[in-house]
Amino acid sequence: MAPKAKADALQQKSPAEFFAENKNIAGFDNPGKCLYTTVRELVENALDAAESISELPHIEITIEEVSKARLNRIRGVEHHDRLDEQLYQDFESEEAKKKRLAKEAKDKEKLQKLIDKHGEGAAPVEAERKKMAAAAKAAGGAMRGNLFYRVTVKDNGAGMPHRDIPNMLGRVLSGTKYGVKQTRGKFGLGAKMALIWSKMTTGLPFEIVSARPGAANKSHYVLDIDIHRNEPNVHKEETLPNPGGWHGSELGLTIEGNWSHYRSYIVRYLRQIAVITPYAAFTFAYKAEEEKNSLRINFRRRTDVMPPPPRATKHHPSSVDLELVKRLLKATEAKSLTVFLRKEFDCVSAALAERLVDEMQMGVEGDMSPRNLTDKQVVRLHQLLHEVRFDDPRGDHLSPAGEYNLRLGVMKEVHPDLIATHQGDVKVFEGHAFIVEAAVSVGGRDVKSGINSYRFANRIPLLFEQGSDVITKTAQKRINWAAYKINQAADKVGVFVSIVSTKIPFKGAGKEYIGDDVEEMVAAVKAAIQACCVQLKTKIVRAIAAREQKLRKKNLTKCIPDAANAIFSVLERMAKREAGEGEEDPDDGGPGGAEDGAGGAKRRRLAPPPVRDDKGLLPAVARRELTAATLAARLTEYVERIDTDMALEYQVQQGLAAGIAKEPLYLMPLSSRHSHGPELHANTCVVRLLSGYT
Ligand SMILES: Nc1ncnc2c1ncn2[C@@H]1O[C@H](COP(=O)(O)OP(=O)(O)OP(=O)(O)O)[C@@H](O)[C@H]1O
Repeated sequence: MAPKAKADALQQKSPAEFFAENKNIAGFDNPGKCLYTTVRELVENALDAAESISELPHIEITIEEVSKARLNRIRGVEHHDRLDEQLYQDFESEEAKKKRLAKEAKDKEKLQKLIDKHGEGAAPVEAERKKMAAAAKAAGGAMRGNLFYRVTVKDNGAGMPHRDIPNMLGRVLSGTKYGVKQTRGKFGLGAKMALIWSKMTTGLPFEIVSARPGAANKSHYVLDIDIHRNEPNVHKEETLPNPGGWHGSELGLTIEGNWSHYRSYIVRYLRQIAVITPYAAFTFAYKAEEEKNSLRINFRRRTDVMPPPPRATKHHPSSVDLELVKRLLKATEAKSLTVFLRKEFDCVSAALAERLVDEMQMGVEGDMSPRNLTDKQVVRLHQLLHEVRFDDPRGDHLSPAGEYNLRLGVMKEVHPDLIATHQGDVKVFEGHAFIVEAAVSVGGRDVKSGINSYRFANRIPLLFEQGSDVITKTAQKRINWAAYKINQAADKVGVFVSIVSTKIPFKGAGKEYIGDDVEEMVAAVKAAIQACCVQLKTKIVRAIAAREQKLRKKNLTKCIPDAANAIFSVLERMAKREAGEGEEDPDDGGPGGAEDGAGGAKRRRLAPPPVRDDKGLLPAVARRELTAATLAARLTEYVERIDTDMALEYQVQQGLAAGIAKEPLYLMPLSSRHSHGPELHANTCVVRLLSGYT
């Protein structure tokens, strides 16, 4: 028989090898994304560590540029002058150089034409200059390629036990967060992926300093990972004195990355984590080789109110699979099956445990040892756990950010014009409790027009795969924004949704988005956003009314001079007539009446009736005590003082029925051509011109 081809030979891979070859599963796609994910994994570990001991987190993040020359010095690689330039990627051939120069000349010519047409400093000229600069930068960037960075994250958390550090940080799929508990970390993978990436690109190890609260010493490790064996490889291990009683961890790695391409993601991530964690302080420093390219951002702590830490809970019976049941049966300390059911599962009382045992039949007794169950009995138990109706998990072990924190976070980072928040009830998916919280904001800083969704899962911001996520899809497609007086296209709407659970249905180990296929989650996300929208609608309606009122006031104020003059001239003429100085109106025909055209019939015109002037206005006008200016001043005062809406409401409620709201005003027509006009409707009153004088 021919020897087996080498390609067919059976091989095994360690988990570390698998993840090294499939880095993208864990969010390590390309150098830029690797830099982002490294920061993210270390920051989330830092937050978990501080919250686990109820310490207000203080996280310091540093990314320091490391030039190739410096990296080589660190690695002890000597500098070599190039012997054969043409071998190198950045070599520019004569032909390429010619092309580049031709393009540069063409661009210059185009720019000059624009300057001639629009003048130096004009918008099109500046736009073209910007375009040219960006193209030059991109070409330079492509030439420079990726750079190297030292990433350090320091926290004030729980630290790590000295002897566990190598396994925690040097063995893939090892961690302390596998329990049924809401944590940012879950897979025991993130920090090791960063280490694998550093090993693959710079070959430099992980450096860790860590101290537990109250520890007299701190641990110092330098280690990397044996990828083939998935084992930590410790280069240095020591304990150092800890006189100041510091506790926490400082983790540092040197990796390849691309700051210029992923800078915006890193800054956005930090900004969003500051939104959802307003009780944490973050300091971020990007240290470039050239100081002018450095960046420093501080996200200050805005509250000392920290959500109560999440608690570990027991497995809910409907959430367990067959393998897990077997594992629990093997690991339990319970001596009897009824105690096992009661102790290992959530929502199982002693009485229910007995009923479950009775229901199992197949010769199962309550006092038998859980380890003695046969394979068939285990299968029966697993089936039963999925068939019986158990109470839903209560969710009191979860730790949502809380409406207060969410609102504070959004307000401090976004400064919206309007905001509403809502926390939904505990819901259940596959036996795991979850809570959805939402904030919807309108207006604010750095928010584009339209629906902007901000997603958080177990208080981690999710920045990638936006389009496929349950939150984005729900915000974009399942909410009728117009029904809440929100313009989906024009308004700057921020939709912040945070889901916390002991199991977030992430798609992939990169924890980048939550699938849109979990019905319970879709419904809960929609309900939370809608609840915010209902609150916002009230605020928006009120804001629209206030805006309209302001406009009304402005319009009324504009009319005051004309209205005052018009009223005054009428009063003035009436006063003159009262004093017997009135001019005869040629159309009036005199007091004795006049002929009425067409029919030739004589019709007496009515003499102007005596004017009722209870308030003594006309003498005041005659004495020049009441002038157009007085009227204007009074009207201005009135418009200023009266909240017109309230006044109307007041009048309607108080006066209309009693007749107080009706004020007769008598205006003398200047000629017979003045006829009775229609009703004039204003927002605060209705003016109706009536015929007949009394
Ligand atoms: N800054 C830290 N402080 C204390 N413990 C830490 C810190 N960083 C990591 N650890 C410990 O190391 C373990 C492994 O971390 P790692 O990032 O590899 O995975 P994880 O956080 O458990 O899960 P995930 O892969 O989902 O992030 C953690 O479970 C935690 O116990």
